[in-house]
Amino acid sequence: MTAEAGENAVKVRRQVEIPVLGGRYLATFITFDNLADGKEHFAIALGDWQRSEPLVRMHSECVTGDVFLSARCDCGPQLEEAIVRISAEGGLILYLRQEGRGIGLINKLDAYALQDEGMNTYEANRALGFEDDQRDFTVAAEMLKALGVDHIRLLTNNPRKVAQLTDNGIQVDGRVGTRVYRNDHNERYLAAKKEEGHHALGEDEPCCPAHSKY
Ligand SMILES: Nc1nc2c(ncn2[C@@H]2O[C@H](COP(=O)(O)OP(=O)(O)OP(=O)(O)O)[C@@H](O)[C@H]2O)c(=O)[nH]1
Ligand SMILES: [Zn+2]
Repeated sequence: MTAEAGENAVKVRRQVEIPVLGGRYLATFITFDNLADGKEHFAIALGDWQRSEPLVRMHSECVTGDVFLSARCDCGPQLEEAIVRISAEGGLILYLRQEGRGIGLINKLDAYALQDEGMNTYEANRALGFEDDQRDFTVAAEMLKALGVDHIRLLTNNPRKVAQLTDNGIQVDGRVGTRVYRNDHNERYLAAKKEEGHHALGEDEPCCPAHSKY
């Protein structure tokens, strides 16, 4: 028996329905056993997610942005946009425990302190001894395969995400850009993402607070 088919294969553990964004959208939270890095990544299924080419967002954890709607980044409104758009089209959010592009909260706050002294987001990572981006999206491909999904459209502005999923056996039939949530506090962050991180940032969206929008 191969490892993939054996008892260590990635498997769905539980599916539980949770009404999100104040009950306006019904989400199925899906947990897994045997993910490679042992972290508590989970999927959120929305709408007709078992359709062909579901719309998928790989969303990296950002406790400051996702929970506290920090304006230093764009994660909060992007997460809300993902819930709304994916509910309409059918698909999945893969909520990945990759806080701070994989360096964790404490290091992210150190990186913020360095940015307050003038570094950009990537320079700050390097000054702390990390790569620009420490994330490995292999686990996302594992989750999709466990759900029987191998052809998707991906909601992202980050070309690295498309490349890594493709390298891990998921066919990305299209990239769908998220909107750009610019404000007085995240201007430099977004500029660095575009210029150094090669993010495909499209038109700006009038911004924030995220939860007043829908
Ligand atoms: N190390 C570090 N991480 C940050 C910083 N600001 C936000 N993050 C983290 O960055 C991750 C989100 O990555 P982004 O580069 O904003 O966007 P992305 O997920 O690569 O691309 P999109 O799919 O287009 O949103 C989250 O885990 C945030 O916690 C920062 O200044 N330093
Ligand atoms: Zn963020």
